[in-house]
Amino acid sequence: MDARQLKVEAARAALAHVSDGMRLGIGTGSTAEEFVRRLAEKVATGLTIIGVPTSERTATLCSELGVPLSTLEETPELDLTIDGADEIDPELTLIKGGGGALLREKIVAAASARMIVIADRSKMVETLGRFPLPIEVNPFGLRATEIAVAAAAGRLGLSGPVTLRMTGSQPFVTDGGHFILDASFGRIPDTRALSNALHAIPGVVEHGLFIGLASAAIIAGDGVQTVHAARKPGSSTDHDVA
Ligand SMILES: O=C[C@H](O)[C@H](O)[C@H](O)COP(=O)(O)O
Repeated sequence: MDARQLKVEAARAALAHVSDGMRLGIGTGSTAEEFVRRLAEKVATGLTIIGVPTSERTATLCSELGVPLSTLEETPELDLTIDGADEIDPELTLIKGGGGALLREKIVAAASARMIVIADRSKMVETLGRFPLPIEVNPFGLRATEIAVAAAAGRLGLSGPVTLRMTGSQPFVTDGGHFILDASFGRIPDTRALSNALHAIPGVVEHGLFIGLASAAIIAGDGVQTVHAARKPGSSTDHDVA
């Protein structure tokens, strides 16, 4: 089975968790798009849900396919979010933001009672960090923020290139009007410490570490497997104050 077929398998399995009347957060990326396509088929045959998209790209696809949409202003509490990820560790801590949608994705996931991640098995890792960590930053003071990010990482023993994401010759701009720094720190043994350190930098709007947000992951490989978070008792999310 090729990578796209695995994404389709995971997306299809996620549909089993969607029921009539649900308020649904809808993720961004190639795997989430496969979910939107399957969801649209169900909606066409009578499933009633209301979706809150995590990006303009997802909103456009939902509109094209007839998936009814709302906003977090109208529907601030959601039952379930289905989204992809760039990396997933055994505690279901994630790296997200490869498509630049991490800020809205995190806001939507945090407004949801549950988040289910859908992915092919290539996304599962023992320790996060092979995929560069996307960090969404305010364009104001970009160079100062880059230096602060590198310094904060250095205090945690992390180092590596921090590069501004580009689209052609221009910086990539997120739906929120921000830039993305991609931080190639390698293995991140303490995601909580890095999360706190990045949140303490004023120019950092949000980062792509999702800690304590995903309750399950549907992983397609040799068959489809549902992985539940192996969370330590009393552990917190990246929205808790350190
Ligand atoms: O910003 C994008 C999102 O976090 C995506 O969910 C993530 O990059 C995974 O995308 P894909 O399913 O295309 O690998």
